[in-house]
Amino acid sequence: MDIILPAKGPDDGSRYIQMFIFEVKLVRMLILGIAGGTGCGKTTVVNQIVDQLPKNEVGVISQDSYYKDLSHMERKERGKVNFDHPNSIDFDLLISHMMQLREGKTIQMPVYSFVEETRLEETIPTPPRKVMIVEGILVLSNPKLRDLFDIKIFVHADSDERLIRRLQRDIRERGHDLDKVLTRYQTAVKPMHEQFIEPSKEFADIIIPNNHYNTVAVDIVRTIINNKLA
Ligand SMILES: Nc1ncnc2c1ncn2[C@@H]1O[C@H](COP(=O)(O)OP(=O)(O)O)[C@@H](O)[C@H]1O
Ligand SMILES: O=c1ccn([C@@H]2O[C@H](COP(=O)(O)O)[C@@H](O)[C@H]2O)c(=O)[nH]1
Repeated sequence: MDIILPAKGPDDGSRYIQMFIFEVKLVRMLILGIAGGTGCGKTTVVNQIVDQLPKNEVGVISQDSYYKDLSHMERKERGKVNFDHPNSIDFDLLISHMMQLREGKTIQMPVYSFVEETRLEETIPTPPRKVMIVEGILVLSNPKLRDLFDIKIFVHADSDERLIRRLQRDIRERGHDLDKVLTRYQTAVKPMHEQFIEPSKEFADIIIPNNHYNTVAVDIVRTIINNKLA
């Protein structure tokens, strides 16, 4: 259908703008957003949920994959970036990818290296699934992204517990040393958590306490997903 609207231009009152409205078919999809501070256990919870579900029915998108490409910066400069501020994330790309998945399209998910602290050249072809899980520290803080979620979950663990887990993980898996983790925690992780992540908890439908492994909560979320898949 064409809609013709009269345009109010300074030079020509008789101009017309033509707008074409296309129908976009969305696939039926359940989208879960899972947020929570660093080290609260988001990745672990997602893995536990997905582990016992059919592989080709559930897809996972990590906000970490959408850190902005910093390959134009020197290695030393990249280390100074505040990776806990929303501006460090390419939310436009993440939102556009979620829309494409809802339209039934396969996306090219970026790959981020924590060791190199930048995006890599390769991408991962990621097809739409009946259930898509989007996890990351800031996924409930962005209103446009949040609006795409059918179920919003916040994983909670106390800050001392999260810091201990982060220390162990970053030294073991992300190539950081003790000093780097602690400095970053004080200068960026903690202040950004207080400014952006903790306040996003109010948007959650479900809060999972995760100071200890919470198998009951994981079972509940899996049941919700299984109902959708049935
Ligand atoms: N409930 C828990 N109890 C103890 N350790 C946990 C728990 N959940 C996760 N961990 C560990 O804490 C570290 C961070 O967990 P991870 O799932 O990567 O957190 P996030 O994705 O929220 O940053 C990992 O080494 C993981 O094995
Ligand atoms: O190059 C980077 C990019 C990010 N980080 C830190 O990662 C966490 C978010 O990941 P979680 O898996 O949720 O912990 C964030 O706090 C950043 O500070 C990094 O260390 N290096």
